[in-house]
Amino acid sequence: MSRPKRVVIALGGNALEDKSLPTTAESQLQVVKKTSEYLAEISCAGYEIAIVHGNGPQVGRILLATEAAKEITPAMPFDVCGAMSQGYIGYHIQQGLKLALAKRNRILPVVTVVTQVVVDKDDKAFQNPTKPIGPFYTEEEGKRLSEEKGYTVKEDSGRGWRRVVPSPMPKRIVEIGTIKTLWDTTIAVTCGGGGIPVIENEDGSLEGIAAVIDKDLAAERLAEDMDADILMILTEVEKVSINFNKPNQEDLSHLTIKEAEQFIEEGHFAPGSMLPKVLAAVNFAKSIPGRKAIITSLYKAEDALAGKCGTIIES
Ligand SMILES: Nc1ncnc2c1ncn2[C@@H]1O[C@H](COP(=O)(O)OP(=O)(O)O)[C@@H](O)[C@H]1O
Ligand SMILES: NC(=O)OP(=O)(O)O
Repeated sequence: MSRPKRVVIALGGNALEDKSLPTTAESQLQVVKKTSEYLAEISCAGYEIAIVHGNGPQVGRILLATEAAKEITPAMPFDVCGAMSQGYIGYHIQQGLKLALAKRNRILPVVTVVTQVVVDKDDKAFQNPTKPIGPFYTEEEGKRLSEEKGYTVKEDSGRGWRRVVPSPMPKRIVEIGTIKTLWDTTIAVTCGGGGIPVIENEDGSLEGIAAVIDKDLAAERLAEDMDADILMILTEVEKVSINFNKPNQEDLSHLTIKEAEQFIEEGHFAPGSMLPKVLAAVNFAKSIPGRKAIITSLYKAEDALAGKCGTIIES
């Protein structure tokens, strides 16, 4: 008997936050509960899933809070802020998804694994910050923060200005053995925020480092390690486009690896937003023939698994 299809799902910012709501923990839980309805449907359709979530806005806000409170209590280092974001987002997904599954009479444990991901301390990303975190600013605010606090700020896909931080490549998931043990019986929320970035010292010890790994690339690492059939990247847009936001924008339903690589080279995908998604999709589709990556919106996830929408990238 063939095993159920394994799907690693990467959840984008809109699965955790609604821009029309205040950025409170209560609002996040409210959004996560809605997101969980879609995830539960996928689980009920017979797929085995693992969840990887983003943390850009959340880790940015934790950093701002800890910096603002440093007169009262010592500021938390960057890697600890990443671990905190995994904890509270995972906690919300555990609550939301358990409830959505129970409504469907599907009894499955949902567990968050605080996950470390090894990066190379010499990764060139440390010299070129690209990962947007925290709130959006106007150009004026962004440039002022850059002068006052030494932040690197960049414009983010036409949506405003944001602080950017280094985003090194994920090389190894430290807790992968545990995730493999859990897989058959449990929905694991893992590699949240791309994983807590750690470097490996010569004595074998691990040390947290100031960076935010891209969660789509970490999800790809996980999908390969788990021998998943599908890497599904859920975001705001239903399809990947070329000439994005231009009068000649063209939405793509299907991309071969070669086509995707060509469009990457032509600069159609914004670094820090769509580029890592397409890179993750290409890497996964390339890793073994037959593996498929899908980029679509949360609301179209089930239809996309049935091949009815989204952008499918395969060999
Ligand atoms: N070529 C493109 N095709 C589609 N969307 C693009 C493209 N380039 C940039 N984008 C933007 O990237 C966004 C997805 O990136 P982002 O919001 O950072 O991801 P996430 O959903 O993981 O939080 C889309 O909502 C869109 O605004
Ligand atoms: N870590 C990460 O990739 O977060 P976002 O998806 O929120 O950018």
